[in-house]
Amino acid sequence: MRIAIGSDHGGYDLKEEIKSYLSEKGLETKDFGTDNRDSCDYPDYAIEVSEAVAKGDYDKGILICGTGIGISISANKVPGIRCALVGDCFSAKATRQHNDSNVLALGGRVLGTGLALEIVDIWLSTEFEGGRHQNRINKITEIEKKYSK
Ligand SMILES: O=C(CO)[C@H](O)[C@H](O)COP(=O)(O)O
Repeated sequence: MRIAIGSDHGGYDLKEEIKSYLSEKGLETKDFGTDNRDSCDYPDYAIEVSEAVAKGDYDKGILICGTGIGISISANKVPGIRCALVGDCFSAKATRQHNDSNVLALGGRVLGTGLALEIVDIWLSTEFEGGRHQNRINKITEIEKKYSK
């Protein structure tokens, strides 16, 4: 699985933890930055990761800012991206099964590392269920098309 990852300064530490964790599990990530704790702007990283996923260069993306909110709002502006801000294990599973989310957003200042890694594990390993949920995804795509003219 090809995974793109990015964060602002508020998510930098958690991004590094997630990269090491996934690497230990044999999963490589492409890091789109940021590369240090200096203040920066989360939309810059959201667009890099989201465009790479939307183009199909990566299967999934993981984005982290302080709360996960700004970076998820930004990611969801990119057509084809369904970014889910997740803070619990139930939602990590449900957003893959029901929403087919292709980008996961996390709050680096909100979550402890243990919970964040569990969320990442669940999110990466859960399949989309399709069926009635596909109809709803299609409707999301229709909304996107309506506003992209
Ligand atoms: O969570 C965030 C956006 O939703 C950002 O990480 C946060 O706003 C950055 O704040 P600051 O510039 O004060 O470090």
